[in-house]
Amino acid sequence: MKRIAVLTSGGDAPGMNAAIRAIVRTGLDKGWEMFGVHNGYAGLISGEIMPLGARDVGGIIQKGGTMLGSARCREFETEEGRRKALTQMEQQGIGGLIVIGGNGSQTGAYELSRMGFPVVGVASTIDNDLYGSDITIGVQTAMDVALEAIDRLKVTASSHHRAFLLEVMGRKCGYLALMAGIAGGAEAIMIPEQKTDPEVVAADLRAAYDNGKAHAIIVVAEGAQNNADGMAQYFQIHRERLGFELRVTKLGHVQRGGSPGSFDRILGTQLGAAATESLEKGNKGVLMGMIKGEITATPLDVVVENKKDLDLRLLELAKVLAK
Ligand SMILES: Nc1ncnc2c1ncn2[C@@H]1O[C@H](COP(=O)(O)OP(=O)(O)O)[C@@H](O)[C@H]1O
Ligand SMILES: O=P(O)(O)OC[C@H]1O[C@](O)(COP(=O)(O)O)[C@@H](O)[C@@H]1O
Ligand SMILES: [Mg+2]
Repeated sequence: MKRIAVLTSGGDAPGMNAAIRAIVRTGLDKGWEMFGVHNGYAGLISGEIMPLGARDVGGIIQKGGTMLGSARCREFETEEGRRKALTQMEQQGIGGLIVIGGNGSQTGAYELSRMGFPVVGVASTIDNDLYGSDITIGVQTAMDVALEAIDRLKVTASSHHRAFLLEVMGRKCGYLALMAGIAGGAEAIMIPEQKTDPEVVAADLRAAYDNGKAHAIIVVAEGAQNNADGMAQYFQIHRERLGFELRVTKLGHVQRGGSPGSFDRILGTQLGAAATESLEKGNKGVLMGMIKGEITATPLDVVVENKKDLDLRLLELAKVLAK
């Protein structure tokens, strides 16, 4: 009988639990023994590997976060760390590993598979910066949280004729900021993929008021060249000349903690089920993601060697729509 383990790694993402549940239950259905590793690669190194039955993954599909716990683990980035992890799995008779996580986690999965261990990845990060999946588990829910914040800010902004800036997460990727900005009808969007002069943003806000708008909202990605802190400082220094104040909200981890929406529950379920299917067929060293609406396996070497592009035409569209 096969013994298969699953772990969640990196930043938690809403929908990870749906993936864990699907992996455990489809694995049990294949007659395998299923195990959960606590706290990502850190738990793999220290041997926190527990058996999981069908009831252990009950009542989690609607919950954000990850029932297994997650971690960022520097030790796993070393060959020595990965060897310790392999020894732990060997001692418990684990014959395959499913890694639910983002770009860092899948790089770790690739390194482990290069050492000869059967690994399959499941694409999960709110940043949507992982090659091999058009959309990753957690993005949709995190975007809805950001969108709700924009909608609420718009209400108060309109009442006070104030300019507001909302910073959203995403590391070096502007996907969340761009999409939430479009869905929320932002007057300006600032992302790492395109340099934006704060003077141009100030002109956009002024134009919004001149065009009769009662509010002006900027959505900025945390990784943008001028993020919330940079913009707040700029507007403070040039307050007299620019002629208006900027109120700043950093959404931070609030974005990650949402209860998964239907899309993330279904994506998590589909990718989780596809991961056990892939292991069963002997198709290992791959990432399960969604490409053009299809569940697709992409080799991990291709995943780690490529960068996912953002469609910058959407940024141009957002500018037109903000008029
Ligand atoms: N180059 C690497 N080699 C091996 N493991 C890595 C590598 N990069 C990241 N990891 C592992 O993956 C973990 C999660 O990566 P991180 O980038 O923090 O999150 P995410 O997977 O969500 O992008 C890291 O803490 C580390 O243990
Ligand atoms: O939770 P931490 O360790 O403060 O990290 C914050 C980072 O994690 C994220 O929420 C998710 O990133 P990862 O998917 O790469 O883990 C980023 O958007 C953010 O920059
Ligand atoms: Mg990442």
